[in-house]
Amino acid sequence: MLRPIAIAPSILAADGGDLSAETQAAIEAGADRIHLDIMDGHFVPNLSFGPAVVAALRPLGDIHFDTHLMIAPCDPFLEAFAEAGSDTITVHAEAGAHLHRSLQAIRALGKRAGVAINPATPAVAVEHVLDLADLVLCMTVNPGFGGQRFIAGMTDKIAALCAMIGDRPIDIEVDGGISQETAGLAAAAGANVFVAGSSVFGGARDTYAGAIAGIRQAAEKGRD
Ligand SMILES: O=C(CO)[C@@H](O)[C@H](O)COP(=O)(O)O
Ligand SMILES: [Fe+2]
Repeated sequence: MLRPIAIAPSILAADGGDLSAETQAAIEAGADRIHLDIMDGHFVPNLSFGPAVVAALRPLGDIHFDTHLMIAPCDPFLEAFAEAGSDTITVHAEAGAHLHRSLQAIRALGKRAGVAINPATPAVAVEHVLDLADLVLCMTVNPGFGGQRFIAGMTDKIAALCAMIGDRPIDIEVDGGISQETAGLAAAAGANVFVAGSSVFGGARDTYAGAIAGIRQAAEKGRD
């Protein structure tokens, strides 16, 4: 099954003092989705921002907001991120004992439900929740920080997820160290949504369009 390619710049790597302009610039540069990394200093050893920031960015356009929750517990905050304007809400399989219930809750809020797995978590961890998932996120770095190196061994897991998901209409997203150099490897293994933080926002604003186009091109080429 050939899923549509989407590039999702992560604003974690953007200028935090100017997030509206940065998000606007990414939209104008051809982003398909905006990736919003939510960190709690507990599930991951870093802090980022909360639903108020997501809500503040929402009026910028109707672009898909892809919210990646790196928080535990996650259930008490699902409604706030839904109300803030997330389109997809992704929770980690490792973040709590009741992943099935969390995905049900996201769907009940009328949002697309995503499930993420850390590098050490096997693909089989999501097997019994696929009927409740619209997106599976395979972390290609350990979550918590931008600017890390893509873990090459994750391509086997992406391929395993792809085989497990089969023809279901579920996005296969990769997140961490995605660039023009690595997007092709992930695409060849079956990924179709590419989160990119530092490889988009690491340069000046007038380079964002070229960076997004380059990642898209690398992903398309990786599928050949
Ligand atoms: O979820 C995370 C990190 O935990 C990511 O979304 C990063 O923000 C991606 O940044 P780069 O690796 O692309 O710089
Ligand atoms: Fe992320």
